[in-house]
Amino acid sequence: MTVLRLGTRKSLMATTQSGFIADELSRLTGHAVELVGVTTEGDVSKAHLAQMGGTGVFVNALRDRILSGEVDFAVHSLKDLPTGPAEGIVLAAVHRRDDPRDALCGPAKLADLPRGARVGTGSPRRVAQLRALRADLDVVPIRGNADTRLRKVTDGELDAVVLAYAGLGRIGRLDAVSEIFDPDQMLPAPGQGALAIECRSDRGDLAELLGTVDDPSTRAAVTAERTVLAVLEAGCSAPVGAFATVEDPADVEPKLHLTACVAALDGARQVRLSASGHPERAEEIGRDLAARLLAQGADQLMGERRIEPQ
Ligand SMILES: NCc1[nH]cc(CCC(=O)O)c1CC(=O)O
Repeated sequence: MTVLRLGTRKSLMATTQSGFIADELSRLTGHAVELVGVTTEGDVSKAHLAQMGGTGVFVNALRDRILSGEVDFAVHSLKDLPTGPAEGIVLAAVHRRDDPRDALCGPAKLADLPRGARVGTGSPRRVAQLRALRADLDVVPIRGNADTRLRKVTDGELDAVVLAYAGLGRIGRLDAVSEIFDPDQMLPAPGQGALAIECRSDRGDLAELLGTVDDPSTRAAVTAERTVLAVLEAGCSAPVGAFATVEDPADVEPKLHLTACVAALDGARQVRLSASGHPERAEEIGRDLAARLLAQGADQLMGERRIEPQ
């Protein structure tokens, strides 16, 4: 039995999600999986990370190790994957999604925070939707991993921060959550809460083996969500939310429901639309919805990208 080498970043969130997929694969295929720690430039230098444009750095470093044959595969937060294809790399599996919602971490629910409360987030999508919920908030741009962000609340620098519920679960910090946002209030980022498993596209045998942890419903849902992002030519730094679910009743045709929004950073204007269809048409559903968003002025709203605390 071959030992599969799983390349992973060394952060707690990365090793937890890699370890989880390693266990799932061992259980289902009988293969041993060895975690191989990879240090990326983004891990070494914060300055470098800002310069090189965020999480793409981590994804690219792991992809390089896959292409060179140093490791066999990698696990990424799907939300951090660029929407375009990567030369020589295949998305071998999309694991069944964890809770996709955003969570408020602080001493109280959003409605109970004081007027003008300081709420930290680095994501324009969260900024726009937070301001739509509470126009009086002082939304503060922040960086760093989830632990660093949570510490800003304990230190009193901020009243609260918004983070992905799934990520908080992976680092064992659900204790910090004061409210989970319903997607009606705050649409998650495309792919949020789902894990992507990538390997070399010329290793069909391996891709097939990794495919044992693929969940077709999650794959269809995130395909629809990410197609919206791709058509809008937006990245993870755009004020775009998208969330799809697949209803798969035994007796009738399965159905994919997709909702997406584009919001101005001041939270005052937002376009939010929904569509449904067969999961096999996920890409088409995403493309059509993006076209409708654009027809309603999405590109103009996305143009206003600067975070200006008010
Ligand atoms: N942008 C970083 C990132 N990438 C994935 C997650 C959380 C886990 C997930 O969505 O799968 C996070 C942290 C966050 O947004 O709070």
